[in-house]
Amino acid sequence: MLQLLTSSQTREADAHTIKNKPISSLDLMESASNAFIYAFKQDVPTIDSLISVYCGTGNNGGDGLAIARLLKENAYDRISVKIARFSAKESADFSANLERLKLTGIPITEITNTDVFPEENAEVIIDALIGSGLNKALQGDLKSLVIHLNQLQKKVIAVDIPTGLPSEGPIDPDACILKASLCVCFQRPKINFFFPESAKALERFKVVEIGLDEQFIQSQAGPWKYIEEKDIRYSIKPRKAFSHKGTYGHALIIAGYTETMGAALLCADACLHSGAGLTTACIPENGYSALNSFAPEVMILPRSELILGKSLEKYSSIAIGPGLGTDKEATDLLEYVLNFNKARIVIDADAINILAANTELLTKLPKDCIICPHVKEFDRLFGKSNSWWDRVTLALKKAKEFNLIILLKNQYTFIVTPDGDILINPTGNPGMAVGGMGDILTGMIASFLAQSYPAIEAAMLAAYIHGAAGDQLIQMNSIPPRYITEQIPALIKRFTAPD
Ligand SMILES: NC(=O)C1=CN([C@@H]2O[C@H](COP(=O)(O)OP(=O)(O)OC[C@H]3O[C@@H](n4cnc5c(N)ncnc54)[C@H](O)[C@@H]3O)[C@@H](O)[C@H]2O)[C@@H](O)CC1
Ligand SMILES: Nc1ncnc2c1ncn2[C@@H]1O[C@H](COP(=O)(O)OP(=O)(O)O)[C@@H](O)[C@H]1O
Ligand SMILES: [K+]
Repeated sequence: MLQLLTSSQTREADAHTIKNKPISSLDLMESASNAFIYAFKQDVPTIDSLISVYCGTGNNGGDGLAIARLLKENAYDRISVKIARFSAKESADFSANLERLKLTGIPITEITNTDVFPEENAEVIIDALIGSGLNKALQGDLKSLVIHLNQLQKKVIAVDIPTGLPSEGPIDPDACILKASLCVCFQRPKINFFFPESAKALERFKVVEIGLDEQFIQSQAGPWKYIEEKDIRYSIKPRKAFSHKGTYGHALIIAGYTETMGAALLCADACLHSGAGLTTACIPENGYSALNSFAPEVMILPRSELILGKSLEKYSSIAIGPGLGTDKEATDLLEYVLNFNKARIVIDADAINILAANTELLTKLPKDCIICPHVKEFDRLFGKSNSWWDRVTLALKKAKEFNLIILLKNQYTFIVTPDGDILINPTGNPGMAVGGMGDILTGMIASFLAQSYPAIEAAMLAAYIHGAAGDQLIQMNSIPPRYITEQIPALIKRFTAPD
């Protein structure tokens, strides 16, 4: 997993690399600027594009000056530089790069006040005004400049981070930020890129290596970790010779209601496709024939038997919630399952809403129980938050308090653990914003739990593979969830095979 860094940790990583590699800070800036150029050339391959580089006077601005010079070396020769000089301060590496830039003949304009802005006819704007050194909301002249640049509606490519976006912490909905169509960021994505509020600051990002000390970065403390494909490959166990269905566990899916039987079918079918040896669905009787034709491999535990207290001993994992309803019977079922407290449990959808209405049940959740709310379910359960940063911080607190794994769903799903980690899942796409998608995920988690994966791994594998299945179908505008299920067995096999 990639350890993500706060802005102060990034500064420490810069300083550590400069001291220990050793490399001068000016050379590190050159390396960062070269890495930017590499990504930029893929995005703007036309060398006669008209490009304007807006630079502050700190190190982000220093990058901008070096980038302008390196662009020229790369045959982009329609470049101009605008320096926003609203204070007397400038960093040493900014000054050094300004001297180098002056030798290139690239036109440089200084903006010292915002009464009149220089005319701008560039097709592409490179934003090197402020980077990870942002220490307060934009105001005054800089704010006016950013408002002006936003109004031009040009293609903006940000260096390291869009000007005005904090690297971490709540994103103020009213913050003034220079909106980028692409951000090329250095070594690690910024934590704030993963929150929906960042959509006002950037459309997409690319991460480029600039040569910071990886060992140092990975040794940094902090909850934010980014899941990589190699984590999935490392975690998945191949099916063994001479194994049998008993080897891979027995999952029970307690789900479905007359009007929402489909949720149960999708969930059970996804569980089956994710490798559980046996899958049983506990559904109302009026769903039997649908289940038998949709997924004949799935067995049935009559709902009436469970209500009468059927033992759950034989199940290695239980999923409860999809399409279950929130009536008294559903509440009793959840309570029964929680009192049983032996199997490994994943709680979703209506079962989360039942928890929200009966918060005393939270104390009965078994250790390492997984709940997988979307944002509304999460807020219903734990209260409203003003920002995604606050919401994930709250999830961290609740995960510790109740010894829970909280899988908070979104474009980037956060898996928040009782040990204090926040794992960010990178897979998935907006085509997956379709009802029933979460039911598939829950079935997958139940399946991995049944197969004896540790609970955090079960959550991670399910979230990653679920999103990866969606990414395989990226050519589809919207993806019916059952199409995801079809992708699962081959994807698991692919991640099992040596890379
Ligand atoms: N050796 C290094 O430290 C490296 C730094 N790099 C670049 O350096 C950037 C960080 O540079 P700096 O730490 O110099 O900071 P920035 O260049 O991001 O910001 C410059 C200065 O702007 C001022 N400022 C902050 N918020 C402001 C606001 N709201 N209004 C007006 N002024 C404000 C601060 O005094 C800050 O020091 C990174 O984002 C990256 O682009 C890269 O060159 C890689 C190497
Ligand atoms: N824009 C998106 N990008 C990536 N994944 C998405 C996106 N929208 C939805 N998903 C995924 O689809 C699933 C939706 O779950 P949920 O909202 O619970 O659906 P439902 O309740 O209809 O089953 C989650 O796993 C979520 O991460
Ligand atoms: K920037």
